Amino acid sequence: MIDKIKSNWENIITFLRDDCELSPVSFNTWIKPMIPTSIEKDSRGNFTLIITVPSMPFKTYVTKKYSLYLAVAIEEITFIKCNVVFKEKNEQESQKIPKKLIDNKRHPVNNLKLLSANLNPAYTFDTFVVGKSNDLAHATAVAVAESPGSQNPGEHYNPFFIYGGVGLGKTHLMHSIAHYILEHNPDANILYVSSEKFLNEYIDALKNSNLAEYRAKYRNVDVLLIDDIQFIGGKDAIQEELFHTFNALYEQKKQIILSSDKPPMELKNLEERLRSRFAWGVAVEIFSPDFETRMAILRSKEERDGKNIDNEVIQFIATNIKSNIRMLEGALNKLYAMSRLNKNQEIDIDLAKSVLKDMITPDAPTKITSEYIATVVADHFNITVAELKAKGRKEPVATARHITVYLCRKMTNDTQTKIGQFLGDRDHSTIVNSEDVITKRITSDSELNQTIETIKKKISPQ
Ligand SMILES: Nc1ncnc2c1ncn2[C@@H]1O[C@H](COP(=O)(O)OP(=O)(O)OP(=O)(O)O)[C@@H](O)[C@H]1O
Repeated sequence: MIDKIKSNWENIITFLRDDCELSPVSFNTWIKPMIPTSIEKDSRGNFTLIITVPSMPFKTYVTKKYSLYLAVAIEEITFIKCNVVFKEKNEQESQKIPKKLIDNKRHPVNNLKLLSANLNPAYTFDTFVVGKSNDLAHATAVAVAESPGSQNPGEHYNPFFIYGGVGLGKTHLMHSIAHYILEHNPDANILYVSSEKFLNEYIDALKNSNLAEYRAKYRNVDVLLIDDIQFIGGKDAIQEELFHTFNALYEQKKQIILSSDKPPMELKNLEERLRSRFAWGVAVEIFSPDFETRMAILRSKEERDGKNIDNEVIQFIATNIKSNIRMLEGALNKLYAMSRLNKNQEIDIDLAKSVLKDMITPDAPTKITSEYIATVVADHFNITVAELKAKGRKEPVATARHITVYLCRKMTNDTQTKIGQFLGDRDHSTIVNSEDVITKRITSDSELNQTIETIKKKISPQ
């Protein structure tokens, strides 16, 4: 029976992919790594298929998300009716390892090592709060940390690409991976840099004729982490340098971890050969945190800071600061500072309201309007709403305009005439055409599909 499932596995997962309309990224990240392993029969004659997956967080995620669909796909393709249970690879391996050894696997990392790798000691998995907005990114980060550089089928996380808005935890997650690797392999040679530093050191190296030293530094590491990679967009020489650095590391099976505000294929200022390489591994997005995650982050920070803040105050902050975790933390720090200044004044709701009033942004509109959609699309493409409304068909404005029309039609009740008036007095047929262009392309162009999904989530995060 297991042989039948194994021999039909490609067909099963293809069925699942189509049935669940999975994006290539989700398919490669979550489905490809699954290995059908064995089948068990219980006393009532029911069958359970055991599927091996790379890690514990992975198991938690796929159990919730795919076990039922997978059972359906197996029955459709093989006519075998079974439950699906996932087992992490390490669970099986760890059963063979004496407990003492497991406990000893984590080594404290010495501060010099942290300093030379440019790591923030506070940014670890232990301090990273996991919620709906970041569980995928977190689970993948753990999988990368457990098998850095692996290019085995099913564990292909190289490069690992994290993207999302400002202050949502990309840097924290990158550092967490690096900490984890060092804790399990203290000799690993790890280097974290901002893309700005990577660029500035390159310019210095050029000026001082020591490119060889620069290259030796970046090409002889086990793990290279470059933050905010979007900033090298439009800068040709450093892109060329990064291309060769990437190839050198990739060929040696060294792990590359990158972050950016957009997914690889949307980094339009980047050379195509870099963009496509960035998409070779896994790309995951971090979203704005939902209310529960915001509360948990504030509680976790408060605890680490040794404070005990009133629940009403924590709720007030979590309700009013929504889109940026750095700002959430900033709000608490501002309250601490104000309390200290006023002779340790109690932090209550009145103090919170008066101190934080400048940080509180007006709510995103509860009703989604065409104006709001245009603002989000323009922001996503780094253009202005005025450009969307203006004449002219230059890219990326033309695509952004088509997407705006498409989303206005999908997410509001506005008529084509009304959308046309709003978008620079365009006539009805132009708007119909824009909507058609996207409707046709979206089924065959997965990159466009992903862009639209990302923008939709920005418009309506929860
Ligand atoms: N899930 C989380 N749990 C706990 N703290 C978090 C979490 N996400 C972010 N933070 C904290 O929020 C702050 C901002 O996070 P970070 O610098 O990692 O964001 P970023 O996405 O890299 O931002 P930028 O785009 O500006 O580089 C940090 O202090 C980080 O520790």
